Amino acid sequence: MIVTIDGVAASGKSSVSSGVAQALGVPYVSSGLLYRAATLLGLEADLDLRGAPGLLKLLGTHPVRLEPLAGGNRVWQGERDLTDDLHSTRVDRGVSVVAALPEVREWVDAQLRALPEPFVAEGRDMGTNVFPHAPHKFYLTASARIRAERRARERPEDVPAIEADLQRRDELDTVQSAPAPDALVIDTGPLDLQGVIDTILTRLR
Ligand SMILES: Nc1ncnc2c1ncn2[C@@H]1O[C@H](COP(=O)(O)OP(=O)(O)O)[C@@H](O)[C@H]1O
Ligand SMILES: Nc1ccn([C@H]2C[C@H](O)[C@@H](COP(=O)(O)OP(=O)(O)O)O2)c(=O)n1
Repeated sequence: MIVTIDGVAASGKSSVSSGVAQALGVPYVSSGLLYRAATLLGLEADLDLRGAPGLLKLLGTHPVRLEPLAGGNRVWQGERDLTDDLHSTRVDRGVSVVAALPEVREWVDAQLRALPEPFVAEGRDMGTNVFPHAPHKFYLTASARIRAERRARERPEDVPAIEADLQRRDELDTVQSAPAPDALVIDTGPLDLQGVIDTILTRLR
């Protein structure tokens, strides 16, 4: 069984997915981390992030592996744990360009489709493109200001700067971010984290 939780940047996808997955006793899968890993490695190698061939060559010679756990996902490149370097402002700013490359999307999708069920998958296109046959689909939204206020607790920048970056990324990510027609759309603005998790668990039960 696969549950998909998609949504816009900083809408609560990974926190909510982790809570839902723990309640169900299954792992969750954070697809965005693979796009972030491709971006980090491209930046470290000083590659042009718009160039798929260079990035794919790098990912082919230094394979990246997603480790889905209920409490939090980790991303490995060989023995190196990349996870703690994936949420910098530098990666935030580059990742939409990398996620727009069809070749990189294929690289991510192949890894996700190879994972053993059951799991909760979160990202942008889990319910539309990667797992269209999933029986339970959710889509999280909230205003850019609310999302920026939440994220300001985890980033050095102030709320207006984060809000501007989120709006820019919303625009760049629009193509792959449409909700699945059969997804339940949840406005997380008026809800706390547990409220969102409970809404989903109630639907699942
Ligand atoms: N409904 C909510 N109410 C309050 N804070 C939330 C809510 N959902 C998420 N958060 C907080 O917002 C931040 C971004 O959430 P996160 O799960 O990282 O989002 P995403 O995976 O969509 O980027 C985190 O600090 C998280 O704890
Ligand atoms: N399934 C996915 C997941 C993420 N992406 C892209 C879009 C986002 O800008 C980046 C990072 O996504 P991630 O979910 O890790 O982070 P945010 O919630 O957007 O802050 O990757 C995507 O295109 N498709």
